[in-house]
This record gives sequence, structure tokens and C-alpha cells, in this order.
Amino acid sequence: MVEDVRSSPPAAAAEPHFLIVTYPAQGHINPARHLARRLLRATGARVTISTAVSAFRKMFPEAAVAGAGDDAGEGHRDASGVWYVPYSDGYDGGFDRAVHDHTHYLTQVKLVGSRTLSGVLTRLPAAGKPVTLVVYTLLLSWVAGVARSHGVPAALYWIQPASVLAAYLHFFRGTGGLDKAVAAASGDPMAVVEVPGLPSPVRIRDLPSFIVSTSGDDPYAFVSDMFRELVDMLGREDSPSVLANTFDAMEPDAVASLQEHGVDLVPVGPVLSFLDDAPAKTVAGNNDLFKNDGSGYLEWLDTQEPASVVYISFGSLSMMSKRQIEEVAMAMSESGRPFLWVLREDNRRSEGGGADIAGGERGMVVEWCDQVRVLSHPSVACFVTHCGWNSTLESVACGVPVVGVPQWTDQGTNAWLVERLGTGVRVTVGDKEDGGVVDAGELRRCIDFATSEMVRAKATLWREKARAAAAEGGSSERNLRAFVAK
Ligand SMILES: O=c1ccn([C@@H]2O[C@H](COP(=O)(O)OP(=O)(O)O[C@H]3O[C@H](CO)[C@@H](O)[C@H](O)[C@H]3O)[C@@H](O)[C@H]2O)c(=O)[nH]1
Repeated sequence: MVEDVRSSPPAAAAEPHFLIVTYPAQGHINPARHLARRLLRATGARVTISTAVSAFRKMFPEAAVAGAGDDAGEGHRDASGVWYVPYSDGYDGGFDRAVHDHTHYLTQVKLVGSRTLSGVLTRLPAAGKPVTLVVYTLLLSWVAGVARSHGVPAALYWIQPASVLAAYLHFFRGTGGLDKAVAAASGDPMAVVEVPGLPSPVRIRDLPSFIVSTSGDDPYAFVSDMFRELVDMLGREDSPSVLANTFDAMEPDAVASLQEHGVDLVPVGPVLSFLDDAPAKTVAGNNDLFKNDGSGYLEWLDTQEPASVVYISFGSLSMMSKRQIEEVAMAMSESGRPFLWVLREDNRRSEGGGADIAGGERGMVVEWCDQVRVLSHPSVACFVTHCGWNSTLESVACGVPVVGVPQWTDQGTNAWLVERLGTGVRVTVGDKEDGGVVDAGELRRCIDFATSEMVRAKATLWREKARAAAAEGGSSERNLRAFVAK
């Protein structure tokens, strides 16, 4: 065919540019940063993270002072080559849980965030960097609409296990009568329910807390509504692809169940950039929302026997009650094991007694550490954790057995998964009148079990499986490549 030389040449396809939008919490920012680095490494494309102004200022105080996050700027580039352009959520001075109302926050972030993120999506093409794909994390479903209004496709990045998404999906759709079974259990944590596609037994305590709460005045009922909206969206024709921070071998049943029920689930995990880079270059610990305690604890770990230290941390949001702090301290003192304990400053402040906790001869108490470097340290024997999904995946990828002390949201399901893998054990909690405290004896029993040969062998096995999935040619790496090539 003879070409019509008068017609204009086809417009050159825009260079790929991924914009990852995330909620301003550490447990959401970390997986976003890991994904950004994986995408950068896999494609060489430009990758930009957009989180709220308040988080951006904490992460990059000098860049923020220099105006890198302002409307006119192109943003800020971190040491790994990832760009940052913040959006305003209406709380540029920071959101204080003690003062502000959470329900109001999510309404506000949708209202203000839609406008300011739209500004980001206008500014980037104006600077010659048009966005070709928007990826957004939890609680930000409105981002898909903003992307659509700019003609940009969007994908959800599910930063919890596939089993949690499957539980939400089947509960809100009522598949197999899950909604009725949950209601019939009347909050009995040990009641067994059938979750379509998930291996039995699943108990009420293993389901996400937002769907099993029986309290009429649950202050977090609005979060359940958000997950219901998400499930509604997953049923529509324009349903987004869902990149999931999990891998096939870890949750084959949940992945299959979601795919069978029409969710375009793409397992790409564990998305952890330390699997690609040297540990010294990990994301965690640098530019966190919390102030790292220097490196004294790493040097201290160097002085400890191999596989001897108990690492204790409840993530970035959970609070340990004063009673719980005392029980952990007692467990450590009675066990005679060395320990490294993260007790955040906000937790110490709210639970006055905790402020007096010190490590003594055998332990160290810090306010914040580079967790991935700690878990990668040969002297660490086990991890007492609240089972946030990032901590859980990090423990699996580092081969560190877990003692799970789940509190709410996805953590019960994550602990259930850990027990299924055999890489750890979940504690038995005291009754509700007791404030759900785990006593020192139970903690010691679980630490003894988690450090047994049997559990350590399983942890080593799953470390290899996790690394194989993420390595070149592994299931997750292939999935991510195929996804970006689409
Ligand atoms: O001293 C510390 C303590 C934690 N971390 C890091 O902080 C992150 C914490 O994330 P996670 O373990 O998921 O806990 P949360 O911060 O509690 O995360 C929230 O978000 C997660 C993702 O949605 C959920 O799975 C959790 O239940 C929810 O509480 C991890 O990457 C840790 O490596 C550090 O670097 N240093």
C-alpha cells in the first residue's frame, strides 16, 4: 500500500511514566516505595510516588523546605531515582489521631485529594512528563476516577494478602452464605466459617476485623463501607486490574478464588526492594515517617550469638497497652533471651508506664529501626509482631519465624496464613475483660515454639519460595513484566 504522505505521522507513544498514589501511613508508603523501585528496575521508566504533603515533609524535610513539593516544582528525586510529587489531603500540618476525627479524614481526603491530585496529573504533562498509568493503594478508590478524568488508566495495588481480599469479596457478595455465617457466629472468635476458596478451617478471629465487628457503635464502621465500595467496583465492567503484594505459591487458593470470581488479580509479590539491592540500600529506615534510632542497635546485634535475639515490634500504628508492655517486659526478663524492642515514642507517651521500659543487660529498646536490616541480621531468632502485612512478608522473605499478636484489620488473617505456612504461631489472648492482653507465660511458650527446629526449617523453606517468586523468571517477576508490557 502506498502511504499517504500528506497525512500527519502517528503521535509518538508517550514514554511510560508510573504514578503511584498512596495513603500517608508507613504501612502503605513502604509497599509503594518498594513497588516503585521494582518498576524502575524492571522497565527503566520514570516512576513517581504521590503521598500527602504532611508525609512528604517528614520524609524529605530539606527538599520540602526548598519547595520541591510545591505546585510549581517538578518534585523531588530520592537516592534510588524515584520521584515524589505530593498531593494535599487537607491536613498539610499532619493528621493527629488524638485530635482529628478519622471518619472526617477519609471524607476530606477524597474531597481535597481529588482536586489536588488532579492538579498533579495536570502539572506532570505540562512539565513534559505525562503519566501513562496510575497505581493506587488502599482506601483511595476515588483515585481511579481522577485518573479516568485525565484519560489515564488506573490499577489498584492491594497491599494486604489475597486471602483478605477474598474474605471481603465473598462477605460483601454473600458468596456461599459467608455473610450469614458471620452473623450467626455472633462474634465468637473460635466459630468456624466456610470462606469460598480458602482452605479450612477459618475461624471468625481469622477474618478481617472490619467484617466481624459486632459492636453497634464501632468507630471504624466507615472502613467496612469503603471495602464494600471496593468490592462493588471489582464487580463492574470497568473494574481495575489488581496488583497484589503476594505470590502464587503462598496463597494459591485465594488467588484462584478471586480470579474465578472475575477479579483481574496479578500477584507480583513479595514486593521488597531489598531482594534486588544490597541490604545497605534498603528503602526502610531511610526517609521514614519516624525518626530512626541511629545504628547502635545494629552494632549491638553484631555482638549477639547467631539466632538468639527476639525482635519485638508492632508496626507503625498499633499501640501496646501499659499492661501489655509489662507482660512483654516480664516475658523477656523470665526467658533470659536477648531482645530488641521497638516501642514508638507515641506509644510511650500514651501509655506513661511504658516510658520507663529499658533493655537492661540483655536487651535494647528503640523508638524506630530499619526493620529489614534487623530481620536480615543473623543474630535474630524470631519476630514478635502484630502481623501487619509488610512485617509478615518481610519476615517470610528473611526466613525469620514469627510469634503473631494480631490486633485488628487484616492482622488476624495474616496470622492465620503464618500458621498455615508453618512459619510461626499465633498467641492465645486473654479474655475481653482482660483487655485482650497476652500474658508473659503465653509469650514465652510461643517464643519457644517459634524458635524450634521445625518452625525454623519452615521459615527457611518459605524464604526460598518467596525469593524464587520475586527473582528473575519467578512467577511474580513474570507477572509484573507482563502487566507493564500490556
Ligand atoms: O521500627 C520499625 C517498625 C516498622 N518498620 C517498617 O514499617 C512497616 C510497617 O508495616 P506493617 O507491618 O504492615 O504494619 P502497620 O504499619 O501497622 O501497617 C498497616 O498497614 C498494613 C498494610 O495495609 C496492614 O497490613 C496493617 O495491618 C496496618 O496496621 C514495615 O515495612 C516495617 O519494616 C520499620 O522500618 N521500623
